Amino acid sequence: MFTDRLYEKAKPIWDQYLEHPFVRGIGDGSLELEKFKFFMEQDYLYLIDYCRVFALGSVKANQLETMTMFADMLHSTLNEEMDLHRKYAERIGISKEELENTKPSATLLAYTSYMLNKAQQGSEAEVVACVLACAWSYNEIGLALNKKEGASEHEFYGDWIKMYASDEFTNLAEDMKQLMNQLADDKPEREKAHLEEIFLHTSKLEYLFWEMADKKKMWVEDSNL
Ligand SMILES: Cc1ncc(CN)c(N)n1
Repeated sequence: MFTDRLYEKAKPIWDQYLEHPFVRGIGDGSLELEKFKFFMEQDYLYLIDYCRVFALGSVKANQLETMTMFADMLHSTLNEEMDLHRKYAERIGISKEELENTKPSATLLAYTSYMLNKAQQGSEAEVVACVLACAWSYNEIGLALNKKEGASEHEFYGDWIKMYASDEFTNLAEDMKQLMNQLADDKPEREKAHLEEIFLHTSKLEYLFWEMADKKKMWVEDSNL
């Protein structure tokens, strides 16, 4: 299956997510609150554009079933995943307005403008390639952290782990993988290579997003990814 090929190619990058100090900090509860706050604010902006990518998917879908899948993913991101951010914001003391008016970091813009550009230029398959690393890698991280003793019971970070390890989020990631395979399996190699390039690029941006959050960086530095 096409997603097996993607996974194998991205593995050296994905292996680094679980080792990242930010992700480890969520897992063992040691993450500084200021770093998490920075992450949540940037991530909220990220999710707004991520929803726009799903909307583009609905526009480009060739079948009603695919259109519905994109619409469902958009709905669950807006109402469930982003609600996690709104609830954390309330706990931390950030208003909804502050959350929406966060200044975007360079990494965030590099990620969202890339996704929006590729999704606008491409077909429904490119749209899925843009969002796949996002949902799939968070699900992998959530499931891995959920296995750590006591991690999901942590009084602050537990809700984050539970969200990304939940059955609902797992189903969303699985639906996306299935859709990717359905749309890519019969494509010629040249098109598959393009989808793979998008997946690998967004996988690298996922890593840079953790870096950005951990260093609370508004600007980027060199990376050897
Ligand atoms: C940057 C990023 N990547 C992925 C996800 C999971 N939807 C997220 N919330 N933020």
